[in-house]
Amino acid sequence: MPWDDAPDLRGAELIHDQWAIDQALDRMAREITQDLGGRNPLILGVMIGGMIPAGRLLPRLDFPLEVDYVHATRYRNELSGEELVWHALPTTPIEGRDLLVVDDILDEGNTLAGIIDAFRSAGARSVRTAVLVDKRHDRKYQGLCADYVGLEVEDRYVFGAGMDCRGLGRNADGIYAIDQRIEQAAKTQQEPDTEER
Ligand SMILES: O=P(O)(O)OC[C@H]1O[C@H](OP(=O)(O)OP(=O)(O)O)[C@H](O)[C@@H]1O
Ligand code: HPA
Repeated sequence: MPWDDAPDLRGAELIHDQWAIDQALDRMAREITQDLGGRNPLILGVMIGGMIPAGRLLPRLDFPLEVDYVHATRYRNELSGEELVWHALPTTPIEGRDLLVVDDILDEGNTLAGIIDAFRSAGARSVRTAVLVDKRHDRKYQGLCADYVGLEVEDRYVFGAGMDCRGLGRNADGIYAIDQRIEQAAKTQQEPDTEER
């Protein structure tokens, strides 16, 4: 597959195809419409990974809403997260607004927790969260859950549908897990043993 040209993506395994992603987005849109239709919510994509899920979700929301974005990051082209760094806050006033924060993945939850906290402190009336992917493990920050979840993935590093692996793979039209040897090597900072591929 084309991802084989990128060493970190070589040998990746398809976890959810585009059909499954579309079904998940349709369901999320129905749930969001039930809760937020008629409330003129402000939808905030979390850059960069939230760009594709937000872009695919928005045309499925058939009611008045506004759109802005927030840019916060904590992985910075690595496979494990550090402290949250803010690059941009929404320019739309958020005081008294019903917010929906849309991101690609809920992993350990520090990113969403930081964003929810900041928007609540800034006076939002409500802050809901939608993620295309929820990673299954028991390391969630304070047990954080998203209000709307598209798909689950096991505890492996994934890319595609907005998610990157060291900057690549966001444009993949499915959700892929990277080769476990590559993930393991990144964790132990070694060269992966992938000679036979
Ligand atoms: O639940 P967490 O463990 O906090 O991880 C989830 C966050 O990590 C990724 O962002 P990243 O920092 O890689 O920036 P990006 O959006 O530019 O990919 C992803 O897009 C989420 O925002
Ligand atoms: O598994 C992941 N893939 C891409 N981005 C991420 N950010 C946190 N976890 C992940």
